[in-house]
Amino acid sequence: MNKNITVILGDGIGPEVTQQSVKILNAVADQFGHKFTYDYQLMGAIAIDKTGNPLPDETIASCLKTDAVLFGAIGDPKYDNDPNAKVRPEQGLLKIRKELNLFTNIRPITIYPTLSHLSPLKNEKLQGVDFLIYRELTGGIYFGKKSKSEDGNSASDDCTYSSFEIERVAKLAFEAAQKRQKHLTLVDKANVLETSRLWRKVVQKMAASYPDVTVDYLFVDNAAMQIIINPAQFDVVLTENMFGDIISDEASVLSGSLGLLPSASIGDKTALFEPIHGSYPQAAGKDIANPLASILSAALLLDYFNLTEEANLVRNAVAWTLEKGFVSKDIDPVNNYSTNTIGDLIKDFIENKIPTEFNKKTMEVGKSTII
Ligand SMILES: NC(=O)C1=CN([C@@H]2O[C@H](COP(=O)(O)OP(=O)(O)OC[C@H]3O[C@@H](n4cnc5c(N)ncnc54)[C@H](O)[C@@H]3O)[C@@H](O)[C@H]2O)C=CC1
Ligand SMILES: CC(C)CC(=O)C(=O)O
Ligand SMILES: [Mg+2]
Repeated sequence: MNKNITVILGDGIGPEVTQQSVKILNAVADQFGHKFTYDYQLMGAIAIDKTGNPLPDETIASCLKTDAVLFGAIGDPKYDNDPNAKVRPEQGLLKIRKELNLFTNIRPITIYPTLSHLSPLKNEKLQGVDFLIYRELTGGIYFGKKSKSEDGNSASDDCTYSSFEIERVAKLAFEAAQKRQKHLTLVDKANVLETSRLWRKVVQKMAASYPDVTVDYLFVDNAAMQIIINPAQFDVVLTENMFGDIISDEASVLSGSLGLLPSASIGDKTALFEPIHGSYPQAAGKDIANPLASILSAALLLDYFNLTEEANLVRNAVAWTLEKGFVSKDIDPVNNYSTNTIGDLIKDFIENKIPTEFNKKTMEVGKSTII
């Protein structure tokens, strides 16, 4: 299979973790006889530094004509700490999501038994935890009109949703639930927010077309607690943009690290694959960041190309590193391996260079989420 992939390394740890994913994609291509061609493009603080624009036109053009986008992360403290900055790295990310109409962000929450000691939950509470967060990605408060008063003493961000925007992401979430445990939980704040009441109305109406799916409704404050005290109750969680952003970082503590969770963003143009974490500037250039969220995002990209065997091999390789203790500092602060070494070990595993008794049981993590 010949495929073009636009690669956006971005800022902070973005380059070092994404380079591991490219290494893995190349190993997969060699093993299975595929050809992946990469087009490297700029976005974020690095793009501002080089061009003055967080999302240059060339990046948009490449993303629109490619087969998939692999993205690292953007963000830099020099902008985070300047409330008056005129231009920000995050504007690039929000804009590419709009340009590609990436209205659905799928975030699989996976538990690795070998990491259960990192979870705040006891083992029995982690049994059966495996859920997907379907986060709406191109609407809501992140895209609303912003304003600041002249004296700088008040500010506002509008939150708007249309039925259409809710329906299209909800449809994908219902379909995912049909393929899984047939349970969908809508997370909202319908006791307070008008937009959330619209989400409930639309989802209640759609539920009639999916009689095999049980639908629950949870207020986001309660959901934030339920994710920690009883996460096994979730199968597919559907929610708006900001709530999904927050509860998915929260859910990562169940897995053991934010550095473990991948995501797929899909719409009606090119799909984009990225870790759920940000640019973790404190670790930039130190070769200590966990590359697994990025590598597992590359596995979702392979799923998207219908390369299921290849994607499962990558997930097996990841599970193998965790089982053998080839882990980064966030997983084991004492005995750990560098970002680059973990990438090399996963590459070796894919290339069958590691003699191992490791049980190559297929892990279908995320498999049915995007195809
Ligand atoms: N998709 C994106 O590009 C995102 C960008 N950001 C940006 O990233 C910058 C930093 O934001 P933060 O709030 O600190 O979030 P962050 O996700 O970059 O890091 C939060 C914490 O999570 C842990 N962590 C994250 N990724 C890790 C990895 N691969 N390996 C090990 N540990 C990891 C670290 O303890 C880190 O301090 C900001 O400029 C923010 O705007 C934040 C979230 C998403
Ligand atoms: C620019 C932010 C919305 C990025 C983020 O936190 C995310 O998408 O998870
Ligand atoms: Mg986030």
